[in-house]
Amino acid sequence: EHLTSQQAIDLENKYGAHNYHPLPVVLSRGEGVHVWDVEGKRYYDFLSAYSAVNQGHCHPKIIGALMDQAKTLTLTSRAFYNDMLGKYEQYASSVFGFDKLLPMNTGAEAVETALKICRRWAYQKKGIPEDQAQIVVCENNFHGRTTTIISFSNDPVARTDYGPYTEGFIKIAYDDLSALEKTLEANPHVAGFLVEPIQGEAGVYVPSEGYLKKAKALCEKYNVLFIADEVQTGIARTGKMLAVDHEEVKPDILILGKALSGGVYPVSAVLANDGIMEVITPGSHGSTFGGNPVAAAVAMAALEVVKEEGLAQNAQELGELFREELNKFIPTCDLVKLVRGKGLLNAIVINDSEDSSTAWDICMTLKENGLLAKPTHGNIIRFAPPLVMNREQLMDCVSIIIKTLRDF
Ligand SMILES: Cc1ncc(COP(=O)(O)O)c(/C=N/[C@H]2C[C@@H](C(=O)O)C[C@H]2C(=C(F)F)C(F)(F)F)c1O
Repeated sequence: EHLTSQQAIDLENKYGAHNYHPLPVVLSRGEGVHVWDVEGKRYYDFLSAYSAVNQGHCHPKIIGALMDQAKTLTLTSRAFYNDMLGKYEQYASSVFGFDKLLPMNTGAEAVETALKICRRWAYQKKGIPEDQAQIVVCENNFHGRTTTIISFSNDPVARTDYGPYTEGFIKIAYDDLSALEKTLEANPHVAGFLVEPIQGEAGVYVPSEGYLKKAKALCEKYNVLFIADEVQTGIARTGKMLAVDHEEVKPDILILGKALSGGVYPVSAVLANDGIMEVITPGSHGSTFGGNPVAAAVAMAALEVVKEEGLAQNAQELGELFREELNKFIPTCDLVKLVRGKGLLNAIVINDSEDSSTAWDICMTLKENGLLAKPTHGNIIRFAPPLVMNREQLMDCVSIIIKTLRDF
């Protein structure tokens, strides 16, 4: 039967683990840039499920691919071949320019897969002594929630009381090339450098111009794999197909997820060239659902939509418009320190302490005004609408945001 918002919230509180603290809104429908709550109120979605719904909610072409395949063949496991996986692997490998793709389901699984590939490459190709491989990661990273990934997190909320932790990781400051160089110079057993081209969860930190290119050059100099986690920044979100494209950097290992399926189905992937991917041999890695026919059909449709609808270009243009409009307003508003981002991955920093509830309260008021967004850390609000948004809708959202901040 139809639940009220409160009834739905009560059910989740009673029967669901409390591993999130959602904004008190209960959504029941999504279409394009909009979502509706159970009372029928319409909102602009300015989170896009953390950038998984770049193509807009329930995109007809992607839903069509999902339905057609779901009625035909959903899962064979990789014990057998299926007629969709090879086509998808070929298409996605050509879109991103790699020899091969290893299909997984969630972003964290793809990150874990990339770490395993990197370590095995270190032992079998670079000749690092067994169990000595080190992988460099950045402070304030977010790469997922598995035990190994949170082992190299420095967020106490994500990490506390989940020990003992996986070894073999070295943390350095983000956007700090001398820290990277010193670490590579001092540690002969470094196998790889795992980095987010823009740190999403940390608060949409865009690194200095040239950081990614110079980091890649340092990796080449020290024979270390450059591993780009584009789970959140990829698939046109930052105004290019990949965030690393802004600096024409080619990662040794590319990690994708989220909008790879348009938010319709869990699909993630690891891409690399043969010299690296060949360390994965039959039986040495796998997943029941990884590379299933539905995932393959959905991901191909999701990637086609990005190209057909020019979503990267749109994100580039609307992102510039968004930051331009907010930068006109911010000087008149004590509440907001700055706006930052690339393409349609942006955030505002609220002029308040990290532990204040101001950002949350602003998001609650934005909700009342018909726009859904959520604070990342403390005083930072991420703004990431679907990339199918048009100028008129964006300007409408800018006026909602400015009105909310002005009246706050
Ligand atoms: C760069 C990057 N690499 C891998 C993954 C793992 O992908 P996943 O396994 O989730 O498919 C993510 C996932 N990010 C999600 C997870 C979700 C949560 O609360 O866990 C909230 C959201 C998030 C965003 F987007 F910024 C954050 F706030 F946690 F950090 C990611 O951003």
